Parts: sequence; structure tokens; C-alpha cells
Amino acid sequence: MSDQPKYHRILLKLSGEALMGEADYGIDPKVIGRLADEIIEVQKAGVQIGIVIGGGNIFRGAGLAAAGMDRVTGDHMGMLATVMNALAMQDAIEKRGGFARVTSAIQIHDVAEDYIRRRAIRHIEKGRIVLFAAGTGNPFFTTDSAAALRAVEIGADLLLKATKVDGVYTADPAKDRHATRYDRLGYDDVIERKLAVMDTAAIALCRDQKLPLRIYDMTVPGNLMRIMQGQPIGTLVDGD
Ligand SMILES: Nc1ncnc2c1ncn2[C@@H]1O[C@H](COP(=O)(O)OP(=O)(O)OP(=O)(O)O)[C@@H](O)[C@H]1O
Ligand SMILES: O=c1ccn([C@@H]2O[C@H](COP(=O)(O)O)[C@@H](O)[C@H]2O)c(=O)[nH]1
Repeated sequence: MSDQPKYHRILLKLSGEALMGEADYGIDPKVIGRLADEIIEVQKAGVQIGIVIGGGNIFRGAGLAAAGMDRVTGDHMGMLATVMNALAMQDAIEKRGGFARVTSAIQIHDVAEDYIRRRAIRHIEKGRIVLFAAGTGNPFFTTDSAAALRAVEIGADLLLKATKVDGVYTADPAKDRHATRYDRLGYDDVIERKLAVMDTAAIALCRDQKLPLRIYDMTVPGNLMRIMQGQPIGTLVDGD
């Protein structure tokens, strides 16, 4: 990268659902491999990176509860799904010569270390890409909230929500073809207009901690680096 990156430390939230690629379930190795390449490139350019991956490609607690399962059990399964995604990303990063560590909010010592904030920050400072798995460790939350929480805890200067849509729209673009995209919005605009691209708890935490948030399309190769270079890709949420 010719220019110095605009950001020192980021928290990247990757949609689990987008990892499926064209499939209906699971992980497309091509998608996760391409993302790992982009993440390593950005890390080599000097950006410190923490990652939270969703679990929507495997299980979501609310969906399991709707099918009759106990909600808390469903949420535990959803959190374990995020551990699987994090392990897959750790593997993809390491296969490409990067360094990664999965830390888990649920104790699961044979596969990942516990999340300990100071330890995670130390890994990041040493150039390791830290994957924060198992969400917040609590049911009734989502990985969006986990991403906002970890971003604040590690002192990230930007939270990036990487998803299948190219920003925040006036309505869900998957349901309303007349919806139009915002370039920039305040935190309270997202909450008050009920723009359901990210859960309210996550937006409120970003607002209270004045953490800028950018929502962008992760299916377009190169977008992560473009954002690190300061290009206005997607929608920026900050300010009143
Ligand atoms: N106003 C809006 N602007 C943009 N997207 C919106 C809006 N309202 C709802 N959405 C929807 O928000 C979703 C965000 O996708 P994403 O897959 O990242 O959700 P997630 O639940 O955070 O991730 P995961 O797949 O990991 O569970 C998109 O499917 C999009 O259609
Ligand atoms: O803190 C958390 C984070 C997640 N969960 C459960 O995991 C799934 C998958 O996460 P997504 O954010 O939907 O991708 C989620 O639906 C919850 O069931 C959780 O309980 N607590």
C-alpha cells in the first residue's frame, strides 16, 4: 500500500452468512480464503486487527427457538457456531503465512484460549490477528453486540461491519427495492429510523463510546484495503 493506513487498530465484524458464498449452509473455502488474503494484506500494511465472525451460516438461536428449541440452548449453539467459523478463519490465515489466535468467551480450552482482554491486546500488538469467538458469552445477544463490545475493550479506532449489503439503506434493501443508501448517518438516526442493519444494543454502545462504525460490502474484493486507505466505501455511522 502506497499511503499510510488511516487506521491504527480495527475491529472487523464478518457476517457468518456471507461466508456461505453461493451455498445454503457452512463455509465456502474460496470466500474465507479470499477474506484471509485481504486481512493479511491489511495487517502487513500496519493495521492491528481484531475479528468477530457471526454464526448465521450455521445456527442462530432465534431461528432454533422458532423451531421449538429452548432459546438459551439455541443461543449456546449459535455461539459455538461462531467458534467453528473463527477456527476456520484462523486456519485460513495461518495457511497463508499470517499469525492468528482464537480467543473464546465460552471456556473451550482444547480448541481456543479464554478471552482475557489484556492478553488479547498483547497478541494484537505483536501482529497477531485475534479472533474473538463465542460472541459475548451470554445468550440473548448477537455478534454485532460482541463486535461493538470487543472494539471498545481493545481501543479500536473503527468498527467495520462487513456484510452482504453495501451500506445502510432507508429500508431493508432485501425487501424494498426502492430503498436508497446513506453515505453517512448519526447513531441515533439508525436507532430512531429502525434501520435494522445492526442491532440496537451494538449501535447504542458505539454511540455512547463515540466509536465510528462503517458498514460495507465484503463480497467486493479489495474493499477492506480501500477503507483502510480512507476511501468512503459503504456507510459511515458516527456523530449525532
Ligand atoms: N436499513 C437497512 N440497511 C441495510 N441492510 C439492512 C437494513 N435493514 C435490514 N438489513 C439487512 O441487514 C442484514 C445484515 O446482514 P448480516 O448477514 O451481516 O447480518 P448479521 O445477522 O449481522 O450477520 P450473520 O450472518 O453473521 O448472522 C442484511 O441481510 C440486510 O438485508
Ligand atoms: O453474544 C452472543 C453472540 C451470539 N449469540 C448466538 O449466536 C448466534 C450467531 O450470532 P449472529 O450474531 O446471529 O451471527 C446468535 O443468533 C445467537 O443465537 C449469543 O447468544 N450471544
